[in-house]
Amino acid sequence: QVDAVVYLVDAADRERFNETKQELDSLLSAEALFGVPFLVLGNKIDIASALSEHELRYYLGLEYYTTGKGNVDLSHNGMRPLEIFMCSVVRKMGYGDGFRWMSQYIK
Ligand SMILES: Nc1nc2c(ncn2[C@@H]2O[C@H](COP(=O)(O)OP(=O)(O)OP(=O)(O)O)[C@@H](O)[C@H]2O)c(=O)[nH]1
Repeated sequence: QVDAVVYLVDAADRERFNETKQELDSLLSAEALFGVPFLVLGNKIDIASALSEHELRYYLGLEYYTTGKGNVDLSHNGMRPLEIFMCSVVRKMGYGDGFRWMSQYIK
């Protein structure tokens, strides 16, 4: 049983966005993960050329699939919790908000 998926993307590696989009799409459509919350972390924002959150959302094709960062009750509309948070693992920033967001959807 999978409680949640954390998908870490290198937001500074522009050459591999197609690959990461394909991998993400295949996970999102996997039957075994139906309804499972997805936290997408856009890492390496300390690098100046890294994509912004807006750009990453666009490149990953998630514009209509992210569900909101606040305390959003999704229990009645059947949507899979999915959000993007930007972070820098080396600078120890950003991912905490993502994990806190995700924790509200883990039963
Ligand atoms: N600048 C920066 N570097 C990071 C960050 N997080 C991890 N790294 C560095 O990234 C390196 C890991 O390389 P990656 O290429 O991202 O790792 P990977 O996904 O295992 O390898 P690939 O599949 O080849 O991309 C290590 O040297 C880490 O120190 C970050 O937030 N900022």
